[in-house]
Amino acid sequence: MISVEGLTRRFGETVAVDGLTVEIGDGEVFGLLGPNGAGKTTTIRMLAGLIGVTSGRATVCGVDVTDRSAGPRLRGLVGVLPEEVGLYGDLSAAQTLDFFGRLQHLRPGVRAERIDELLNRLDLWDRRDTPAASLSKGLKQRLALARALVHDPPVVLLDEPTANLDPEVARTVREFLVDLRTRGHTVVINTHRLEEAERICDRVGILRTRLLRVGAPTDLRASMTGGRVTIGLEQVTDPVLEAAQRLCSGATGNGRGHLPHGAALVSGDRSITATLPVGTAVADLVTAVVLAGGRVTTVSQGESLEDVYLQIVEERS
Ligand SMILES: Nc1ncnc2c1ncn2[C@@H]1O[C@H](COP(=O)(O)OP(=O)(O)OP(=O)(O)O)[C@@H](O)[C@H]1O
Repeated sequence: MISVEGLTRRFGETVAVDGLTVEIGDGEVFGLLGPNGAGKTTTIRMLAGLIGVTSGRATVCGVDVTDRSAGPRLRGLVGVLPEEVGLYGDLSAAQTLDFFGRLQHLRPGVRAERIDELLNRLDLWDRRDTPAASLSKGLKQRLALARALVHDPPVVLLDEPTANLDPEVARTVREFLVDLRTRGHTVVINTHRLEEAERICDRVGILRTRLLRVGAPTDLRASMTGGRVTIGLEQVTDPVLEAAQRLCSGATGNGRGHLPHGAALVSGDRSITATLPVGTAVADLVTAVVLAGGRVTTVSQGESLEDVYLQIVEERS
């Protein structure tokens, strides 16, 4: 659905995005994560055809985003929520959607139905006659999201869709995005909210001018080295404890009984909790435990996507 190869954008001396290559599939929610100035907004703008590319290529539903003559086709395929929502202040919420529905050549009946649906889904119905200028930040954000979706585009590009939203409304928007995926839409979101990315994204890409890593949040967490992990076992044996202890720096105790809380390794009858040194992955520990004869029942990581993100961004600085 979205195919990107070597996409690069410079602004004068500044390289905003460097050699981005990624494939994003139909019905996928893909999160772009990265620090301030990482090139996330620039990527969204290139994919939407709002700015040119310096080199490389990208297609959206087979349409080349660098082909200027493809602009109208691209606008029909893509819905964009930009960083700056930019609404016409005099138009009411309903008029705004009607205006953009007309620009997308929606027939009157379809347009009216779509507008009612979006106003309801995004909790804007009671404010449908309020001029955009009088809406709060969060309401403007929701109206801009509705505007991006008025023509029911197969691809939706959203720059910080839940910025400015209170937790309850942010949840409504997240549910809405998950529903878009269920209906086969491809969604790309820029976000700084890592717990949100973890909850709704099938995969995330960690960008810092270059793409540092791509993967499902659970796979990225599994690839993290260091951190805390609890392994459930049918039985904790001495060989298992010794194997686990070898992997944990700063381990204390004799490896036989219950080690003191706060040590690199804490064991119970049916579980061990280890604090791994950086450079040692959860998979290394599980392998060591299994090779020592341990029968593993569960593995749970204490670390969040935020920990993984910080590790990836920091190790590449
Ligand atoms: N129109 C522009 N002119 C000059 N430089 C720009 C322009 N747009 C972006 N940049 C530069 O490109 C780099 C990437 O910016 P971009 O806005 O894409 O980052 P971002 O990841 O979206 O950041 P944030 O999380 O802060 O929104 C930055 O160094 C920025 O200053």
